Amino acid sequence: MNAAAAQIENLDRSSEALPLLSVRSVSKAYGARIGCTEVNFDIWPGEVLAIVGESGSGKTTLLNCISTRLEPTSGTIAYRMRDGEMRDLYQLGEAERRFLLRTDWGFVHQNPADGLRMTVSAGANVGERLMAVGHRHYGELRATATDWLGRVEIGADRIDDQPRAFSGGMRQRLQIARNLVTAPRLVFMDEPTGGLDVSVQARLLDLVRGLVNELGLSVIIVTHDLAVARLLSHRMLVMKDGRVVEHGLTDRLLDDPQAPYTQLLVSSILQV
Ligand SMILES: Nc1ncnc2c1ncn2[C@@H]1O[C@H](COP(=O)(O)OP(=O)(O)OP(=O)(O)O)[C@@H](O)[C@H]1O
Repeated sequence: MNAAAAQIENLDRSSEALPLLSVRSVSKAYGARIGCTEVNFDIWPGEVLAIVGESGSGKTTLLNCISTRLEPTSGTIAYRMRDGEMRDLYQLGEAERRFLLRTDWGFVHQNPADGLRMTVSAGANVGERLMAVGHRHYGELRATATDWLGRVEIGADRIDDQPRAFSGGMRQRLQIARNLVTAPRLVFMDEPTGGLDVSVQARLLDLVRGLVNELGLSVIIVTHDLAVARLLSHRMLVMKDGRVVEHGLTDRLLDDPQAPYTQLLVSSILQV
């Protein structure tokens, strides 16, 4: 092998040449019903992927399979661990999986109550995640929590309030702070602006976009809202009846949809 070929081979084997997550032929059946079928995609560091489709198209099923909440019926999902090794997520031991959930991943739920502890203070909701990754110093925990509350536009005077005293938009911003404070490498978001007023949604989307860019996060976001996908994502997967009907760069896909179903989706929002 000549030097150039050796160099290319080394490059290919380096962790930079590997995706962060690799999904191959993933299917999930609920008895005779299809949840999702034969899904394939990779996600790269710093990339935002939107999974879009109408209700019942399989978005949540796919997100749950990828985030190890729901074991697929078939297929593999490999994740690049911090040491660079690609590992099959469903072959990890329970301790390794919990470590990922605690340190490497974030999960922003549609309903903030599912991702927050509603009866402890806002500061503790953020500080708790830091403690889970080994931070112990009270003053530092409080300072970092205050800083993060500020980043999601929650005043320092609300640090000791419980999230149940917050509005829906504030709760969602707190959930985002709780998830991002540990600098995860991959964040899953399930309809993060669903259930919020349109004006609150717009502000939240702006905030999420800013943080995602600043932190260089990889994000997989499920949404039925093409406007959310357009604003946040680099690439889109369009699902229908459990299948991916189109997959491509967001701008290209929205400007020039190829699949009849995507054309229908795009034309329906343009008419609004
Ligand atoms: N626990 C379950 N048992 C049986 N069928 C299920 C279950 N969860 C989902 N399904 C079915 O799998 C298919 C995909 O559902 P899924 O919830 O993944 O869709 P979705 O695109 O996330 O919908 P929505 O936007 O309404 O949340 C649907 O036909 C649904 O009825």
